[in-house]
Amino acid sequence: MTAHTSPARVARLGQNQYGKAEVRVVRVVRDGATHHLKDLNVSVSLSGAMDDVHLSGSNANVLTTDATKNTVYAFAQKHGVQSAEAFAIHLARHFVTRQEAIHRARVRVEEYAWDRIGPREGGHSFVRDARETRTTEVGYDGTRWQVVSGLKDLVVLNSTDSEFWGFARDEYTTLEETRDRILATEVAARWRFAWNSDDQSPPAWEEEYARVRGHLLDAFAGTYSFSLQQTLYAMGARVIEQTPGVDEIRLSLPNRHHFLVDLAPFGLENDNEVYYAADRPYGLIEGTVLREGAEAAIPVTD
Ligand SMILES: O=c1[nH]c(=O)c2[nH]c(=O)[nH]c2[nH]1
Repeated sequence: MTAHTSPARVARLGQNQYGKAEVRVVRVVRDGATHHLKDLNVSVSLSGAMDDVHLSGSNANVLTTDATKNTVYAFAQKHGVQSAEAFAIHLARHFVTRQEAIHRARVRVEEYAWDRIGPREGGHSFVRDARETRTTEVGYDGTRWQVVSGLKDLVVLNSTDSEFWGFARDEYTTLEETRDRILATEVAARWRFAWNSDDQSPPAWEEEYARVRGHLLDAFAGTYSFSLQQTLYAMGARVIEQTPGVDEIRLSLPNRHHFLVDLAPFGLENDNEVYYAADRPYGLIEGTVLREGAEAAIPVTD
């Protein structure tokens, strides 16, 4: 190399995205004396013609993350929050169609549920329902939509109808076989809708959520289990079979082990009655169930 030759470039900009994370927005609908509440945590990621901001210092293509946050609040007022999915779709469409430099938007929403205190109708008092967190992730590139909705922290337990035996053994295997154990897990599930274009009418997001959640719980409760893997497949297959608008579901099921406590030192029997609920380590059982003919598109890791 001569002194005048510029050195070979060794670095190159790869995938990049930017936006505002965790915009907490609470929307109240005042229907006379009856108030309704939506409580969301919204994260927006934008990508597109963003080489300059990384390479040259020009911010000309940068819609500020501050404006992104403001848009979330303004849209909550202007459009309301019919569902987490509908709200995310509104936002993604806005960013991609209004800013030439933005070619793709990903909007993630977590939704926290509140129950009414007092009569089912009426009132303005709520108690946070700690059951589970609802999630959605909407992707839009100006043409195609991808909506992956889900839930996390849904804790479930079967106190019987679970066995685990006949497993492979090596020199480190000490686990005893069991014909009756507690099966407990904290369900994290993400399901991808077939809907992907404005040419089709979108699913009824709220109803679909309730339906999928119901199928997950029914399949967990109704499956006589020989492993958490088998239960996982049963839960996913139930959703795919019963929800025509869903093409793919991915489940992550930590095995919340419940170990029988040895009470023999105290002269007591323990006939599957007293358990130690361990919090770690835990088995982690994960898998995807697809509609026949559908391609996998939910990322394996998040
Ligand atoms: O349902 C289970 N699946 C496993 O793969 C496993 N491994 C283990 O130790 N316990 C269990 N339980």
